[in-house]
Amino acid sequence: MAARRDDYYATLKILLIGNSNVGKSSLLLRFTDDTFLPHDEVSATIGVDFKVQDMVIDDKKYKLTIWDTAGQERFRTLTSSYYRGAQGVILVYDVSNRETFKELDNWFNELNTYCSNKNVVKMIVGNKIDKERERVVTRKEAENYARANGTLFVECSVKTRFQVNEAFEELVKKIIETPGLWLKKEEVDRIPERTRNVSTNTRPNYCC
Ligand SMILES: Nc1nc2c(ncn2[C@@H]2O[C@H](COP(=O)(O)OP(=O)(O)OP(=O)(O)O)[C@@H](O)[C@H]2O)c(=O)[nH]1
Repeated sequence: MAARRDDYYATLKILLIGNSNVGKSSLLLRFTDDTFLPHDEVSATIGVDFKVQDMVIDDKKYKLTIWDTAGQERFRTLTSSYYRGAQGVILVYDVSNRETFKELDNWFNELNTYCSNKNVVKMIVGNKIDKERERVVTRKEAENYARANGTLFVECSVKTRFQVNEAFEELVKKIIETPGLWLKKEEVDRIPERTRNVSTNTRPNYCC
């Protein structure tokens, strides 16, 4: 039976992190609105932004709240709150900019500092593979790094759409199959309202 429109099986929180200019906001916009803004229409994220997107998997409808954080240090505030209740974190780098790949270590440090839930699903996304001639990080190298850090890995191009939806689908499927990381809506409904984490609908003691 097809899922009804207002009938969410669960609400999941996904966070986008990574250096400035790697394409986090563009990735989110491509996924939610299938839009790609030209260079002169894009501005740096200040603080945090988020969008909501439905995803149906196995006839069950999930509500994804996807948080897009600022890559620039000076625009980051209340960092710990971004991570609270996240079930999935996407670490984005730019395949044509080695610095953004090297900085993944620092993003992992931040993630491990603020996200105490060891089950949170992590995915590394190498963006801008349309810039093949400018590529400086090989697929193999990034795959090895992802494997060493126990994360999922996808290369994509937000510009061409290549592997954008697939990345989110893979992440969400992994979250769904990770026990204890999320609650079905009916389970959330049984938790007294005052103790619920309203923004994420996750079990309060599972918040990061
Ligand atoms: N060629 C190419 N350019 C891209 C791609 N994705 C994003 N861009 C461009 O990269 C630039 C930065 O994109 P943003 O989405 O603003 O980057 P961000 O990571 O959100 O940056 P902050 O908000 O500062 O953290 C923009 O000019 C985008 O148009 C891609 O797949 N290919």
